[in-house]
Amino acid sequence: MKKQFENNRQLILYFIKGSKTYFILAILFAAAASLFDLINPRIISFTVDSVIGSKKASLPAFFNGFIQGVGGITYLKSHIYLIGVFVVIVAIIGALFRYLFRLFNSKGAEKFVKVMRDGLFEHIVHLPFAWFTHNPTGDIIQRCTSDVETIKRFLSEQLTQMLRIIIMIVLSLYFMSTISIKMMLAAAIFIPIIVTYSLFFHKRIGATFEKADEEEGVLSSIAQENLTGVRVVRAFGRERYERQRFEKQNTIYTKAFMKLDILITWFWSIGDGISGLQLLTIAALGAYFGVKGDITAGDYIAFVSYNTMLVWPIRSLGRVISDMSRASVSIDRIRYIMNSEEEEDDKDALNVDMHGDIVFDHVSFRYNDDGPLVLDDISFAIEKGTTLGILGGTGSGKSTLMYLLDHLYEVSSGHIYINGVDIKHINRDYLRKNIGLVLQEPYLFSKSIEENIAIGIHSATMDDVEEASKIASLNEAINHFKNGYKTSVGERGVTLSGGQKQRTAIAQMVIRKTPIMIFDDSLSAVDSETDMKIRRALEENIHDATVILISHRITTLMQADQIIVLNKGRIAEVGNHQQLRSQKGIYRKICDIQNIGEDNS
Ligand SMILES: Nc1ncnc2c1ncn2[C@@H]1O[C@H](COP(=O)(O)OP(=O)(O)OP(=O)(O)O)[C@@H](O)[C@H]1O
Repeated sequence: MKKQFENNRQLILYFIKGSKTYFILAILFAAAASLFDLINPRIISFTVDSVIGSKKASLPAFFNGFIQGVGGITYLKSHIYLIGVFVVIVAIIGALFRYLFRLFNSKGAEKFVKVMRDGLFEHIVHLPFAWFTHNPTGDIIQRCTSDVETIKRFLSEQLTQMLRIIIMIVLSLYFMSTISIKMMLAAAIFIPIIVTYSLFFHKRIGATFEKADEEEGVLSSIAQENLTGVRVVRAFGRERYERQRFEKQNTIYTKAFMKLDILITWFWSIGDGISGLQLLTIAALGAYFGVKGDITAGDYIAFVSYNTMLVWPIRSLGRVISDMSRASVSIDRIRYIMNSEEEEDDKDALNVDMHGDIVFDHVSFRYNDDGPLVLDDISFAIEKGTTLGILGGTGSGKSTLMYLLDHLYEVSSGHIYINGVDIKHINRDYLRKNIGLVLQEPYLFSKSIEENIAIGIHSATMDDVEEASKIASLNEAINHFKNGYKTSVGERGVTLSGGQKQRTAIAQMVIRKTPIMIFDDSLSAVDSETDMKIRRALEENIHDATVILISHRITTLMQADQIIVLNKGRIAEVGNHQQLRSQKGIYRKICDIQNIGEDNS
């Protein structure tokens, strides 16, 4: 089993591997920038008190050494512009460090989300088929885009900022304490107040954001369904209904975000109030101590500057805490995907010869543990190289049977064997590569017809593509297209007719020459004549493959070596066409409906 992330910290540490150095550099430059930001108020207080005024300077040793180096205070009094130059130099160095901090911070965040996106995609493609039926596509996309973006914003704007803020608070308080301990304590008292009220909002913002994020997922799903199902929407004139559905969800989503905005507005307004109060308290206290003679005018200016500098990090600390709630919700949502278990093969999974008999041995299956039995005690065998036909009403479990053979789901009970080996012990990738499955509604990529037919087979030549499309009776249609095989298939193949799409999918399978071929109602969109032509071409060209034909059309199935009739998940009849035609059962009834008389056989 792959790594499980018990908490958000583990997930962050997992994805931060490639970007750690960037973040460390960002933090170092943030610390350096903060230090340089805090030097200027000290220079100004020194200038006011000791250069313009006559107070004896009490400066740190390196500062004193520097002043002596440029000619001492007396020299500075007559060359006061030097202090201006020094202030500018300090500001430039501070700005340079800030630039480097932002640069490494952004690089780190971009790298982090790239690794996260890659990791997510890699994980998602290995998730079991069943996972996708439980998780709407729109919601998955929203988690991989919007939630990843929230995390990126948090990392690039907040996480390193938080460390910068802490550094700034510690340094500001230290510089303040060198001026007046009492005033420093008065300024510091506001820090726990702001942190406490931020934590108070943290939970509420988190819960509201989670709700808003979920609503966004539902909205994305509706949009995604409508875009991919645009034909159905138009065909059934469902535009109005779908628009209303979208508008309703959009209203819910907007309300959820408005609630969040109101909460954030309250959070900021209260924060602004507390910060204003702090500034006022320090300005008043400073004036009081100044009048009393406890601090000088220079100290007062410096202190007020430090306090202004302190207000920003304290306010940001509040913001980081509130944003942390949003980010942790997003991380949680991504953790859900990363903790979903991938399909995993046995360590000693086999690559058996797939040119062998297929046996279903008392197979039963239900999609959900508490759901109904979709397949009930199915047993049959297909001899290698023969053709099996499957007939059955809608919902009788025909497709499910094939999904089980392709190991897309685990059987609930029983076994499926290929060449004597339970498919549980066959390497999934290998198994699926060797089973060609053409679905009734094939999926084509928005590439050219040629690329779609040869998809995944790098060695395929144009001759191979043409040969496959001939067998699939597709070549004539393609030759009528202006760009031939280079014709681009629109997204999901909407520029092709249903029959052309099905035949493209058949060509896709034929070119692979898989030992097992399944046609799941995949000739339904072609006329009976083309259906026959394709089957004949397949018979002539694919000699040793085991073929499974699922169809509602007796003419498609009647040549099969063996036919099973499925009814409500159970095998109702087995035999060849003649045998089944002569029994008074479902098969015969369908033959009669489709006007298949004895002489057709
Ligand atoms: N992902 C799923 N979750 C739960 N039930 C499902 C799922 N997919 C199919 N079913 C149910 O399983 C039963 C068999 O479905 P299946 O698609 O295998 O039938 P089918 O014989 O291929 O039908 P059709 O001829 O209409 O394609 C149906 O009752 C269907 O509702």
